[in-house]
Amino acid sequence: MSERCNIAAALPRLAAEAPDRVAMRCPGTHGANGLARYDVALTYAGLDRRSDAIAAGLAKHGVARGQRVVVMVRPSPEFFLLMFALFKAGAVPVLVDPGIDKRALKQCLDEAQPHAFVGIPLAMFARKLLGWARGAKVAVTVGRRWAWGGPTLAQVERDGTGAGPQLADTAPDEVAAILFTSGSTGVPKGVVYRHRHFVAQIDMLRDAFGLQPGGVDLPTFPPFALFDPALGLSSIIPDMDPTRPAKADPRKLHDAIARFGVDQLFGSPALMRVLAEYGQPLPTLRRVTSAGAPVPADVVAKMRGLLPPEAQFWTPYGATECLPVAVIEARELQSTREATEQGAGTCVGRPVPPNEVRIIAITDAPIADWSQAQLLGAEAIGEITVAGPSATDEYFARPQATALAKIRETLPDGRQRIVHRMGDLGRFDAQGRLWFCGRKSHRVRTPLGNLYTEQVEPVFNTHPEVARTALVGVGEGAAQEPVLCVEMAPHLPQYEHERVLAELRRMSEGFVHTARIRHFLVHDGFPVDIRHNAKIGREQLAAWAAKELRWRR
Ligand SMILES: Nc1ncnc2c1ncn2[C@@H]1O[C@H](COP(=O)(O)OP(=O)(O)OP(=O)(O)O)[C@@H](O)[C@H]1O
Repeated sequence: MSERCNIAAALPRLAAEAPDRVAMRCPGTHGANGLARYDVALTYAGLDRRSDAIAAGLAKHGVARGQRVVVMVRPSPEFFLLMFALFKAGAVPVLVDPGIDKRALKQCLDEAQPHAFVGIPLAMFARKLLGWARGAKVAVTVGRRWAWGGPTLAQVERDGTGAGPQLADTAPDEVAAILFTSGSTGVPKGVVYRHRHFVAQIDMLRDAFGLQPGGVDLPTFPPFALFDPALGLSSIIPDMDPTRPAKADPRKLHDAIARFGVDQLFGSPALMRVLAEYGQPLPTLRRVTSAGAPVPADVVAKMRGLLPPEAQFWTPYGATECLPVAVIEARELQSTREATEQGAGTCVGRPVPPNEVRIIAITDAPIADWSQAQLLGAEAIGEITVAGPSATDEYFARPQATALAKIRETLPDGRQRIVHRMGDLGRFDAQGRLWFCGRKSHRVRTPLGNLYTEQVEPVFNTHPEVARTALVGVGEGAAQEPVLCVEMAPHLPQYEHERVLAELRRMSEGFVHTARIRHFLVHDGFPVDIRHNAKIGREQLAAWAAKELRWRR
């Protein structure tokens, strides 16, 4: 019998094949040397059996198929158990990044209109205090319950024990989860994942990266850990705050990698920088994947030097709405560095099969039907669109955002599909590789044409005394003035700033597009997103730059 369209369907099979294989290992208690003992583990047999019990227990406590359940639980056995129990039950987990702005968080939680709320005591307490998701009828505490009602997850599990295997007969189109974006360009949006999206994503990741059951993964970015059980991998949950990757202790990461023979690592560019700067070899790793934002070229070069020669370092391109879109391996990425530093954009590689990636003319308006989109050829910069099995088709309760990001397309055989607009700009080169040029909302519209952040900033970022730069537009409509905000290297004395700015001005003369920048402003420290510490808050910077320019005039 073919497996159901549900990523939890792999669990009973894997539990039968390799019952004692570790599905997840967590830091647990700490030894005198400050290192985690990793004494908390969950096997595949345990994950399958206990998630069955929790699924059955949740049904007894009034959580049914199709109902939304907010999950605010840290990476732990409970998180895996709960998520797979919800998938088995056909209930719909809602995940919001706990690191986001508190007001945005409340808005997301209210907007999701959940039927149930499952959280660690801190989340339950915050819910009471801040009135999150007031309408939720069921509240389950993961850990010790205090003054709020409802059962604990342990009670739910006990109440469902003995009920036998659980697996809802979910249809491919049924909603599987709602995952909120990190909101770097506004309030986060809830992306509706259907079961077929997850199933396709697993297949695409397995094929793109050659993942084999039995591998040992160190997923430093929590939602991605969830793919591991569906792929038959063992997850080692690192001893770090997943919302602060730049603050991770490299000694602890190395300890976990060496102890468990980790062969695969997943992390944000901020975490890669931590390992790259620590500079110790990583001999067991065979595959490193870094996603979410561009990985700086110096980090790629340093990481490659620390990995065994046969290891691969992948940087996938994608978004919460559609992942993976394209991938590139570090060797090829390094060969494109020069072009990037001359203003070509960042190469993000070739589309992952079976994605169909097409570039369309830039517009901020909705496009209802593909026949209204203007398809562009190689080398032309436009908005990146994706049609494929992991491209999601709507945002939860946000018809306007959905209209701006989705296009209906009728294929020659009469079938219809939804094309996702990435909100990113890019182009294809003659070899069929995709180049990322920046976000659509961050383009600077000048009377002489557009300027694109990823074609401008890498040119100036090569200056050794510059930490990073951000291009923003000041002014309205198509009459914006481009301004380059500059964050100087941390220890550069202030009296050197004018000299560096003069050098940047001279550098700008080197290329036609950068020569159009007249304003260069020093900024103390850019606002960045909390998840990756990498995405620059250009909206905020633009407002700051406008004020600075007014003041100077
Ligand atoms: N390899 C990559 N290189 C460059 N940029 C990338 C890469 N991978 C992802 N990105 C950027 O990250 C974006 C996706 O991020 P994510 O889905 O976390 O939401 P967000 O964009 O931060 O939030 P929101 O959509 O709410 O503003 C992509 O659209 C792209 O701009």
